[in-house]
Amino acid sequence: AAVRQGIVDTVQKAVSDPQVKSVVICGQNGIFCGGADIKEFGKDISGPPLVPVFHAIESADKPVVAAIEGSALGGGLELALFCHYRITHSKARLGLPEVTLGLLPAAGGTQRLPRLIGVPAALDLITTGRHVTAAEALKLGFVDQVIDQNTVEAAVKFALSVVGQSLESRRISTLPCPCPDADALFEGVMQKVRQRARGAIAPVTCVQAIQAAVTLPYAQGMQREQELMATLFTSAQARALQYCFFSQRVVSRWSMPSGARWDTSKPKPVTKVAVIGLGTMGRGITVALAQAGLSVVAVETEQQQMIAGQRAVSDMLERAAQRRGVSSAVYRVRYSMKLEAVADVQLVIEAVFEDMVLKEQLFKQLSSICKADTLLCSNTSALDIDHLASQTRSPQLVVGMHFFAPAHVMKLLEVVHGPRSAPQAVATAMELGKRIGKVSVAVGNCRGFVGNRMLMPYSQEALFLVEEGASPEVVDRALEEFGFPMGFFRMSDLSGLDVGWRVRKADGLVKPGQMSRVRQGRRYCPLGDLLCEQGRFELPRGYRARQGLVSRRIDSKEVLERCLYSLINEGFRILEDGIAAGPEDIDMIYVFGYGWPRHRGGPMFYASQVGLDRVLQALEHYQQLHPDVPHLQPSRLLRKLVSSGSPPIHRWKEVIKKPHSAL
Ligand SMILES: CC(C)(COP(=O)(O)OP(=O)(O)OC[C@H]1O[C@@H](n2cnc3c(N)ncnc32)[C@H](O)[C@@H]1OP(=O)(O)O)[C@@H](O)C(=O)NCCC(=O)NCCSC(=O)C[C@@H](O)CCCCCCCCCCCCC(=O)O
Repeated sequence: AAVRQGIVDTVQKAVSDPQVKSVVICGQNGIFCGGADIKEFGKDISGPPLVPVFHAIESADKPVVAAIEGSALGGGLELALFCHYRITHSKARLGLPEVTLGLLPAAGGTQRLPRLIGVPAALDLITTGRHVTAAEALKLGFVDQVIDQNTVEAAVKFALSVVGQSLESRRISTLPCPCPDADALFEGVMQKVRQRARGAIAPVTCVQAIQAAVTLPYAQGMQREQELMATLFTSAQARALQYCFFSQRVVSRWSMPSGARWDTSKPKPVTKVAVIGLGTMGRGITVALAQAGLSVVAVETEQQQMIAGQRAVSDMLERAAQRRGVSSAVYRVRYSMKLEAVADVQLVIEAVFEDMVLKEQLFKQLSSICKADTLLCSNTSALDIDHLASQTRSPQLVVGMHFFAPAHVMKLLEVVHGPRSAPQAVATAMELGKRIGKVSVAVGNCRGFVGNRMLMPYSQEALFLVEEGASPEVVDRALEEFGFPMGFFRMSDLSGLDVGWRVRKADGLVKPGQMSRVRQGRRYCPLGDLLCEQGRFELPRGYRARQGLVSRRIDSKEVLERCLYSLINEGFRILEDGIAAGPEDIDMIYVFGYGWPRHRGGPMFYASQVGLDRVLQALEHYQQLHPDVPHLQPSRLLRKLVSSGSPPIHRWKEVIKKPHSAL
């Protein structure tokens, strides 16, 4: 509000003062403007509206120049689009990211950008919200000059040089918005956007707003933009997406149950990293590290795997370099078939097969080969980090770095600390994650950590639903309509049914050829095992007949409630156990690692929106129907939150208060 008031007052003064011949608008401390303060959006917005004063800028009879350094995003770029000229530093980033916050650019962005750069380019920028470099902005035509020198000085010089020149062609509101074949263009774009949006409403609304720029005169288009913004502004999706924006920043401020924190733990500098194992995960991790400028020693002891791995890594690095127009990072990777090659690195990431005996042995070897202060990290997806640490001479230097496939693409990294992990080890792994572009979340050590632990009840419910009569397609469709890119069964097919099978075997749950539906004292569905044993796909019908199970019709409401609420229930247990520091950590893990639709804010945020009492009631209902399924038993924390009046998510920590941490 204060900034808006400042802009209004200063612009009015500058425009009306006859001594002022031209005007430059700049930001402070090298940053033009990041747009609206979205913290204001949840409250009553005070202060003056901007659009009228923006129009006063455009209609001024003296040149107004935007000097863009750092960022011009959202309302910041919209302000610049009302200026007559835009002078931009080469390092600046520009964009209209409102769509990522569940909104649309409502200070004229949807009406002005298409007039300036054409409808197709504006559709791309506004519906994706992507940031562009100054060079791309120049190419697209929405900045006038890109410079490397002092931007404000250059803008002042320029503003003085154009005093007295006609400004008619510089007023974007007066430009036409031509769009040949508009119907076909918008139909095609709408289809594409709907597909990509997976139920998100903002991208579709952005398209409608841009369509108004083509079909309506400017003033009416601006009116339509406001109306469409009003439909988004208070939507649940906007709240969810803005929660995600802040949560992404909250998780970087990690803490451990011991009290160690991000701001008191200094990471160790890391320049040289070893990756052990060149399977799918090891290859992706190697690529991610090399692309971030680190030297990598990639070790693979099996010759065929080494040849295939080396080729795959080089191909990925070459392709990425071509795509980005930079030189390839292939030279940063050195390959070896000997473990001794890791002797001089500062950090090792083990990415061998998910087998505890193999990993134990490897950690023992690494502990004797590496320098005394080398950090040893395991890319395990579920195994006990503390047990691995106990194989080494410095257990405090062992942490988990759980990557998600494909590791060079997926944004999530779970950094797993055991009870003995040193704060510096966690800080170093978190910092490395940040450096390679990951959203890193620090979590405690337990079976499956946060993400996979919550996935267990979810996947069991999906199978139980098939036992009871749902087809895999019905389950997947409900989950995909909710917004997951893939339902449980499609995801299992893609990641390989044998992955979970191997884990269940190691847990002693698999009994080849046996059909018993109770294992280790609880309900169990052996369908997945049978599929793997027989290599068959049309299994459920025959299986139900043999088990004497009577099919019933299952609707998508039940699919969602059973799969999602059991996953959420496990999330509450994780919070209770102190394995995750807060609901934001769980939510970011699900959004960035498991395809949870961002516009639903993550599972814990979703629970808060559905209503904790409703989630509790549903769990109680299903638990009564399925008393042999322990994960449907509502967690203590969920009950406690409901009996505390279901506080908003940012106040859950007050109810959790003393996490009785297992760590
Ligand atoms: C700006 C960045 C690029 C900076 O990145 P950097 O890495 O340097 O720093 P951080 O990301 O760590 O951020 C530092 C710090 O700042 C906080 N922060 C950043 N951006 C914002 C923001 N926009 N609002 C609030 N706070 C912000 C961040 O959280 C960090 O603090 P923390 O304590 O968490 O560490 C980068 O931050 C970035 O990309 N930011 C987001 C930029 C963005 O998305 N901008 C768009 C904002 S939305 C907008 O601009 C809307 C406009 O179109 C204006 C529309 C006009 C509104 C009119 C309202 C009409 C209402 C009609 C409805 C009527 C309803 C009815 O009828 O009822």
